[in-house]
Amino acid sequence: MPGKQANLFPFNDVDALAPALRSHIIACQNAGITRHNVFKIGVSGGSLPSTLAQALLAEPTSEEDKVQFDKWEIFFADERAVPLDHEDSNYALVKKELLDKIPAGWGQPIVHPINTEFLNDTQELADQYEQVLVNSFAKGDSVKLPIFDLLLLGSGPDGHTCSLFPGHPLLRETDAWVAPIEDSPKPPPKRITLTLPVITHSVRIAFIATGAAKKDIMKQIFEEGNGLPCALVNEATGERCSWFTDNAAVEGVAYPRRGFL
Ligand SMILES: O=C1O[C@H](COP(=O)(O)O)[C@@H](O)[C@H](O)[C@H]1O
Repeated sequence: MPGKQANLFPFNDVDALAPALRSHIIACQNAGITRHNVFKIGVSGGSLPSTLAQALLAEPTSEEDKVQFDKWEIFFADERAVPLDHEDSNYALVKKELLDKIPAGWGQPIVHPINTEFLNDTQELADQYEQVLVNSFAKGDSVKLPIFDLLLLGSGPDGHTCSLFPGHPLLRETDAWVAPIEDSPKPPPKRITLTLPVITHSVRIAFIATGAAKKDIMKQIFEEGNGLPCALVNEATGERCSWFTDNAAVEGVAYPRRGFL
């Protein structure tokens, strides 16, 4: 069983949250580089990329505060089965909000978008993306699960994360690293997603959830759990999991707050 509980770090607003998120990401980056000379990170779409960009594109305040993008290998925690320039594409969103804005001289990350040759077969799309992970994390060895240095996850208003939705059979997937979904309750219906064992195997997990619209679901996640995907991640990862929120998203949520040092 994991130690303690997930860390909940609420901030007054996103402007106050962003520097703390940057600091946490850089700590995970440095640990990953120390471990294997690369920082393997999974990112999400939705509201996350804009907050992530605000955190990462700020001018470094010191040498230690630098984002070493040339050591980054970026994967997608989930992706919609749409073209990479489609308005629903998580890759397109991350490219627009972050990748296209990385200043020259800051280095460029390796980025792994889905292979859009397989858009018409979500199982094939998932298998192909899983092979990308195998090629990166296994390198010819046989590993049971990939170990991300950090996964940056969102929390939908229904408690979903990645494309794992409440009550969906995919929550019980224990073998595949990447799975297809064709009945997402949130459009578009066809997607691929990391599975729970991969998510909970990550060295660190950071959720970003902001805005009063998340208040109700945050209460359910942190007070009842209810088998919600976000709560399942909390329960399986304990203190390896941190939530970066604003006060609006956790107003009235009875859960220990932590000060971010
Ligand atoms: O559909 C998705 O939703 C989640 C949550 O999005 P948010 O806007 O509520 O933060 C997102 O993390 C995921 O990547 C996306 O495919």
